[in-house]
Amino acid sequence: MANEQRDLIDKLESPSAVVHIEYDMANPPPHRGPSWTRFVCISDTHAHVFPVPDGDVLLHSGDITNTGKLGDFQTSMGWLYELPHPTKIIIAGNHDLTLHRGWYEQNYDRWHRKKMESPQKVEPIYELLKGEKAKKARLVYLEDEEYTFQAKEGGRTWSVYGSPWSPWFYDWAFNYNRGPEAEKLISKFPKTDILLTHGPPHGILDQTLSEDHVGCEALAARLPHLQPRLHLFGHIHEAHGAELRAWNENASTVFVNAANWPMGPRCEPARKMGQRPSFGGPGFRPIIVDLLD
Ligand SMILES: Nc1nc2c(ncn2[C@@H]2O[C@H](COP(=O)(O)O)[C@@H](O)[C@H]2O)c(=O)[nH]1
Ligand SMILES: [Mn+2]
Ligand SMILES: [Mn+2]
Repeated sequence: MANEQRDLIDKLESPSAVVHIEYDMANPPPHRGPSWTRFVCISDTHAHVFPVPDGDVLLHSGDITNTGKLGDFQTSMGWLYELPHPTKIIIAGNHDLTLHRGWYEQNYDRWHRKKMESPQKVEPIYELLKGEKAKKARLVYLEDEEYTFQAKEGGRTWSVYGSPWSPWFYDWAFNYNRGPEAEKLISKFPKTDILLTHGPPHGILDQTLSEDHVGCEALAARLPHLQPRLHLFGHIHEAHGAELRAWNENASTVFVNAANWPMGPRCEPARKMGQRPSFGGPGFRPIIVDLLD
C-alpha cells in the first residue's frame, strides 16, 4: 500500500497497553493511574528540541545529533536534562558518530575534516551522557547493555536493553552487515520488558517512501523469542507510527517508530493546513505508551 494511502491510526488499545499517537499537545491524555506506567517515546531528534509531554519514563531511540559533534550533544543533552521525566533512557544511532569508538577514529574525516577540522574529542561527549549532570537529570545512556529501574517508588521493576546498531547503509556509525553479522549481534540481546534499538525490525514500521521494507531481518526473527512489552526504534523517519502485535493470549508487543522528521504521511495534516511540517508541529507528537504494571 502506498504510504500516503496508509490509514493513520491515532490510538491503539489492549487490556494492558494504550498507545497515543495523535493527541492535543497542550492537553495530553491523562495518566491512567498508579497501576500504569507512562512511557514517552522519541527518536531521531537530530539536535532539534521541542515540547515533550510528561510521563514516568522518557525513551530516546538514537540519532540524537546530526554527526555526533559536541555542539549538537550540548544542545540535545541540555534539553533532555530539563525534561521532567523521573527516568530517561537514551541510545545512540548511526548519526551519533563520535560514540562509535574505534570506528570514529578511523572514519571521522569523511564528515569532520572540512576546514582542517580535527576529530571531535569524545571525553566531553561521554561526560554529557554519563557524567554528574546526566546522573542528576536521572538520564541513562545505554550501549549494548541492560538496565533495570523502578519507574515509581514501590512500583515494579522494569528491564530495558538498548542497542545503537542498524543494518549497513552508506557506512555510517554502528552499522552491521545483514546476515551472519546481524544474527551474531542480535543473538546477544536478552529478554527484557523494553527493547530500544535504533533501527526497526523487518516488516514493522520500516517502510521507506519508495515502499521498500528496510528493517533488519535478524531482529525480526529474534522477536518471537524476546517478546518485549515495548519495542521502540526510529531510523526510518517516514515510517513514524505504532503497532500492537499479540504473540499469544498472554503476550503482546507494542512496536513504536518514534522518529521525528518533517516527511512522510504524518506530515500531510500540516501540509494541507499550508504549514511547513516541523519538529513538534502539526502531525508530530512524541508517542505515548501506557503499560499496565
Ligand atoms: N533504502 C534505505 N533507506 C534508508 C536506510 N536507512 C536509512 N534510510 C533512509 O534515510 C532516512 C534517514 O535516516 P538517517 O539514519 O540518515 O537519519 C530514513 O528515513 C530513510 O529514508 C536503509 O537501510 N535503506
Ligand atoms: Mn535519523
Ligand atoms: Mn538513523
